[in-house]
Parts: sequence; structure tokens; C-alpha cells
Amino acid sequence: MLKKINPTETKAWAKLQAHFAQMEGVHMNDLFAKDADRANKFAIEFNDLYVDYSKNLITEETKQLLLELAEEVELKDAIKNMFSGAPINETEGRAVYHVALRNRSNTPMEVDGKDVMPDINEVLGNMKAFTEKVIGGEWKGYTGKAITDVVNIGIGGSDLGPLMVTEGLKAYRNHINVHYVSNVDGTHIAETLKNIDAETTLFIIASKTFTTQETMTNANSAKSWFLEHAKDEAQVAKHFVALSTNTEKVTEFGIDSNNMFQFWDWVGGRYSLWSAIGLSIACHIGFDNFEKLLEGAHAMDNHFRDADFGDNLPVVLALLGVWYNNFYEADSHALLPYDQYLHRFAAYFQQGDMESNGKYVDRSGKPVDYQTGPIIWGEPGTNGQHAFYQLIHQGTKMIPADFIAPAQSHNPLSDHHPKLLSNFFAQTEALMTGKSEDVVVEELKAAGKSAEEIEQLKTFKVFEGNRPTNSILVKKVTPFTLGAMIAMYEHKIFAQGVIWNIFSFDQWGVELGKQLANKILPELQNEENITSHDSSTNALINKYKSMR
Ligand SMILES: O=P(O)(O)OC[C@H]1O[C@H](O)[C@H](O)[C@@H](O)[C@@H]1O
Repeated sequence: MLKKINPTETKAWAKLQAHFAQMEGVHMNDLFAKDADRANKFAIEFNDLYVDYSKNLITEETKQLLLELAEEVELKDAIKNMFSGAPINETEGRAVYHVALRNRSNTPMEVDGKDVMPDINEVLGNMKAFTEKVIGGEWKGYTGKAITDVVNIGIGGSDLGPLMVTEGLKAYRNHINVHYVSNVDGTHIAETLKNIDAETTLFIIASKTFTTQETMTNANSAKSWFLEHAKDEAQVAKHFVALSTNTEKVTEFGIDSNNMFQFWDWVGGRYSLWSAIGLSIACHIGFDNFEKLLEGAHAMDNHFRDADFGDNLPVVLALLGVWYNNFYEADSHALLPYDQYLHRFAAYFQQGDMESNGKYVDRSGKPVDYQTGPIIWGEPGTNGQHAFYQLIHQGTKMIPADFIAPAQSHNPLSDHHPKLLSNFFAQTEALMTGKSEDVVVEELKAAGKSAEEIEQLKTFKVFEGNRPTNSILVKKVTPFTLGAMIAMYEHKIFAQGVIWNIFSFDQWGVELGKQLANKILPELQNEENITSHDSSTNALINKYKSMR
């Protein structure tokens, strides 16, 4: 069980508050000027990852106090608890054991006294055999043709993870095209079906519960479409497989239980890409590469469990996040990958982080009186620069940001990559150093502006700088590195949840909307005037009915 420790009542918190008062007004430029070794001091190297966190509003004392906070909230114990398979997802009475899914050392890992590794290995074995058949062309469709397209139908954790990783590792892809359908908006499936052939398409229905409205609706539409072509229910077995924890519902849907890849209730949806939910990834990049993804995550798991907190990547990133979220009152955090393949990275961690730590009730069931999870957002590299970076540089809000870039591109076309990376380095430098009024005035003089013009313009061109960033430089975006990076953020989220004294692995906040939608749906299926809601909702429903 996780301890129930209010972080704001720790000694470290009080010390951090006092320290924060001293840090206000401190400029990072001065911190760098005072310490020639700062970049070395505040950097962590892990395999092919190099994380520079020196461009943060911290001193050695800040780090020390943040580490004291981690000790006082008993983060070490919490990590041990997670790795022991204890039911730390208390509101659902479940273990949180995605680390077992990628336990490549294969040591026993138990839940309720039962080693889960044999089951995990069995499913991985089934996934490997299946993937090899599909990729090798042995798995045939109803007319005897090999599979060319895979459509993953799922939503939330059953979509975002596989989608982000297949995009992220496209450089490793084979001839199998993978498509993702998530939205219940009929447009999503309709547009996807336009581009595929029923004879050569395999549908993967990915749903932990196998009751999710969006997924079941899309799965039924896919099945109807397929049967329009195949005209034979018996052929469904060749074109539909399921990834789920719910055998009963899978069978009810008409999928043969032999075509079901199992996972377990101790795998949270947003932590499930390492389970059978990763089947579409394995179809796209091959099982060997999928295993390398697991290996990368496993390496990060060991690091998180064993490394001293001061050199522990997820812990350090978590503490920096707490520093900005709770002391500087930053309300968001940007993830900015300078890698086009990682274009869904921020979207993936919007669920990972916000569904985990978007909670106002603490582990004792009481409302918190401090801030918890930040708003996560971001877009890839230079696209963001030409869109929202203005606000990061000169806006009134502090936006701590993680800049992520590979040293080696999978597409080293002319000078694209040096250009991309020059922007990566320049942005974090500019955000930190800023540009003083003196420099602005010099530049305007050099551009031949009059004294009057300089006076009018100068303040607009000044950059305060002092805006914090982490730089995450990886050698190359490989399956191993991506696995490690995803696990790094997963554990950062867990560590923050522990510090904020909240439960990171439930998601009750998504239920109310679902319940109300279920109540409203039948009201939309008749022409009656609706009066059962508040006046705004009634008016909207009735207007919709008059417009359709
Ligand atoms: O995999 P499923 O059971 O279909 O669930 C899909 C998603 O839906 C839910 O609403 C949860 O908020 C997500 O955590 C989950 O990933």
C-alpha cells in the first residue's frame, strides 16, 4: 500500500518554500556564469540517452531539497511496492504491473502469490507466432490472399500507445500497412475502409474491457462491412482478432477465443502498449523490434528501481516538474520532439499524464489544497516554433518544456538534420539566455534605426529568458531507445503521483460523461421535446433534433 503523506506537510516542503523565495529573481545566466561545471553537474547519461537538465531554475540546494522531499514522501517504498505487485491501484483493488510485461530478465514477478511471467511469456509467444504468420504471408484471408493491411480498432490506451509507437518507429516498418480507428465519429472508420480491401485486411479489436462504446461501435461496423464482402460468418475468424482481458465479451462478439490475445487487469489501459495491445506495433515493425522496445523499457525500469534518486532520470524529471508546478505555479508542461516520427508523442502522454495525475482527491479521499498534474501539450519541433513558441518566449505564463531530439536521423537528407538540430539547440539557448535591452539597442543601431525608432521598438524585442527546459538528446530513435524513453515518462508520472499523494492508476473522471451519454442516446432516437436536463442541455438537444 502507498503511504498517505501530504507533501505540503513535510519538512522539505517548508524548506522548498523558503528556498523558492530566495530563487525568485535569480537568472539562469548568472547560475551558469558562477559555475563552469553546471552542465556536467545537471546531466544524466543512460545508454543512448543524454538528458541535460542544467537549463532549469535550480541550484544544488534546490536539487538537494527536492531529493529530501522524495525521501520524506517515501518514494523509495512506493517504487518497491509497485515492483512487488502490491495492489497500489487501491480504488480498483489492482496491482500496477506493466513493468512485468517487459521483464526481459524473466525473474519471477508475482501478483497475489502467483508468478505472472509464464502467462506473459505465453502471450508473447502467441504474438510472435501470429505476427510472423501475418508478415510472412502464411496467414491467409477468406479468398486465400496474404494480409496487406491491419486495422487496429481501439481508443484511449488501446489506440494512442500503439499509434504513437508505430509512427515513432516507421523507419523499421515492413510491407504491412497499419491503420488506426478510434473515434466513434463514423468518418473515422468510413475513411479507413475506403482505402482497404476486405480480402487482405485484418482487424484487431483492441479493448481491455471489450465494452467501450466507441470501439464496439467501430468493431461492429467493420464486421458488417467485412460480411458485405465475404458473405460468410465463418470467415470472420480469418479477419478478426481481439486483444482484451474479457474472454466472455470477445466470444459474444463472434471472435474465436483462439484469436484472442489476453492481458490482465493489472495492466492499466494507458500503460498497455507493452502487452497484447502492442500487436499492431509488432505487425508493423516485426516481433524482434517489438522485443527491443520491451528491452529498452526494461532497462529503464531497472534504472528507476535501482539508481540513486540524484541520478535517476524519472525521479529527477518528476522533481523538476513538482518544482515548477507547485512553487512557480506553472500550469502546463510542453513535450517538444524534434523528430517527425514522434509527432504523436505529446498526444500519447496527454493520456499518460493527465489521466493519471489529473486528480483533486488525495489518497485519504480528501480534496487537496495544492496543485496536482499539469496540462500536457506539444507538437513536433520546428512546426511549434512557427506556431506557439511566441508565447513560450514572451508570454506571461511559464511553460517548462522538454526538448527531445535524435543525433542521427533515419532520413539524413542533405542538410535537413543539422538544420533541425540547430533549431533544437538554439531554442533552448534562447529560452534560457534571452536578449537584453542593451543588445536590442545595439542591433537596432546597427540596422540604422533612429533614436526615436529605437525607443519605440526596443521593449518589444527584449527576451527575458530564464525559461526552463530539459534537453533529451538520443543517439537515434530506435525501438530500444523509444522503449526506454516511454518508460522514463511513465515512471516520472508515477513518481509525481506519489509525491502529490494521489492515486495515479485509476480514472474515475472519465465516467460521468460516459454515463450521461448513455442516458442521452435514447433521447436522440425519437422526435420528442426533451425536458429532463438543465435548460442549456435541453435547448441544445432540441435544437439538434430540429436541425438534423
Ligand atoms: O481498452 P478499453 O477497455 O476499450 O478502454 C479504452 C480507454 O477508455 C477508458 O475511457 C479509459 O479512460 C482509458 O483509460 C482506456 O484506455
